[in-house]
Amino acid sequence: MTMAYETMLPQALLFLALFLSYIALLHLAKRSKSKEQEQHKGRGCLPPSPKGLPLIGHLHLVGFLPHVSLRDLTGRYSRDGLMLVRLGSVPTIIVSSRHAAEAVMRTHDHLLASRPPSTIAHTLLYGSRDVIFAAYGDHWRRAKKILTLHLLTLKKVQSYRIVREEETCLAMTKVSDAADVGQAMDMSELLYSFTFEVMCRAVSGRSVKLNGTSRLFRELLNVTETLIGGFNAEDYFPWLLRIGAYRRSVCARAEKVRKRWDDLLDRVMDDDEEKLVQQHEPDFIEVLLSHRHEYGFTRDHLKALLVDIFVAGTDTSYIVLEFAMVELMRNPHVMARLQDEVRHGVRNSHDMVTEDDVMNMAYLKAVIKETLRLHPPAPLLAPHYSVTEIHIDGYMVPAKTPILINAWALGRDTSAWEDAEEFKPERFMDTGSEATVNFKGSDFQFLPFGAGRRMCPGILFSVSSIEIMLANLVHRFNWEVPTVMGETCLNMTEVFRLTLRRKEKLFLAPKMVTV
Ligand code: HEM
Repeated sequence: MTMAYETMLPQALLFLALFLSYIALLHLAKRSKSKEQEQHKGRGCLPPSPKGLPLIGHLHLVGFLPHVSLRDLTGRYSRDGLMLVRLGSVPTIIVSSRHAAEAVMRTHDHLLASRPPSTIAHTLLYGSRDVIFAAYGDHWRRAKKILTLHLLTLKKVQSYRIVREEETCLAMTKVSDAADVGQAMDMSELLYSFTFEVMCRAVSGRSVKLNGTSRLFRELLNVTETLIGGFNAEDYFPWLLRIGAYRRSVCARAEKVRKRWDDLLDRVMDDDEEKLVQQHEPDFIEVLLSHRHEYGFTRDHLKALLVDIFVAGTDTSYIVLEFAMVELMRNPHVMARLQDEVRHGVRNSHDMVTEDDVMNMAYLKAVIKETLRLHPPAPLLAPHYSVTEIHIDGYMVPAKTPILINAWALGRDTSAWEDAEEFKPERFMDTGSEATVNFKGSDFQFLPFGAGRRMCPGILFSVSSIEIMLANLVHRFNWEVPTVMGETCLNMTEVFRLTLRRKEKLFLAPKMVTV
């Protein structure tokens, strides 16, 4: 008995302390809310908001899959898809309806097209001298122009056709080898290597497989994603940066990674500078070097652009390819229809599918669209930021407020899509319910690449790689999910960092078929 009291007493004290803290927090929350309302009196009301806690605001409601929790919260607290949450001490607008997305990315785009400041990105990207994290303004305009006018044009993307076809062919050799020995293969590795190699060859004109930099590039991409996409307390509590020691430690972490990028990109750029005099189709680095003075860019600016291209362009395309294969395995009737289209659409059936063949494959394109609808690699896009106060449907969005557009929620909105949770590529076919809907930024229920000024410039580049690879994967192979203890299982658990991906690697077993 005595023992029981002895162990219960500290617990009771702890409970009392927690209870008292809770009462104090509620009181503080009430005060901070009325203070916020007071500040905005006469300027229109803020969008609706769930009950938050002092200090952390709504952080505790967000969790590890923010696109899911924010969709659910918006459904509960807002009627028009606009909600305000406080992430730590930072008020943030959440957009989850087609109408609100259009207001943000079309009607008020010019005032909401900036990015929230980030100390990590600022240090890592040479003072945010890239495109993705650059504030809306002159530098961003010039940097985006160089990408859209010189690097990612239709002509330039077409010039990399040979790279895509060669890399697809190499990947198919690996698949054939696995089929020959009847082994399941690590599809995540196969698909990541493919998108990464295509990117490396487009950027530097050569494969990095052989010269040993491949591992370093991949490691740096991983470290960069963890650094930018991880939990950085100063993004939610910016006042922490006023503490000198804290600020220094944040900058030191980012500087360490930047120095590693610096060494690597210097080496790659030096090699490329020597090539400038030779006659051949110039790679990204050569194009950037040759236009550098016209755009007023330093060598550091070019390095920031290159980091962007690797970070934005590699993972995203790989994620789409992996989810496309997963959905095809989960929906055998879709796989069968796709295989039928591809196998009948190839001019020389014994060879690889070429980019000419792919052009006429409507169902393949529909499968890719459907994958992007259900699994946008950047479910919250990249955060937008208001440069001035604006009003949407009577709600005020104060100046300097981050805005998250929930593209994942838009793609699954039951008021915009029939059977929203189902994988049905048919919806995008000529006779389908969404035949005219596209991801080019004018259909605000479908925004995997964003819309407006900040829209992704890499659509053509990524889609052409995804199409050729996916078509070849289903052309001469049937696929099976390996069994674990007699059961087939495709784990759909996801992890959110900078992008949203499957937690577990995808293993599939190929079987060669004669077509
Ligand atoms: C399936 C592949 C891809 C997806 C789903 C994707 C998605 C996105 C998204 C959602 C944004 C942010 C849009 C916004 O803020 O509203 C973005 C921005 C960007 N993407 Fe992509 N992307 C892909 C491939 C690529 C590729 C291949 C490249 C380059 C080669 C690229 C370069 C960029 C750049 C530079 C930006 C920043 C644009 C700006 O801030 O103005 N992306 N992308």
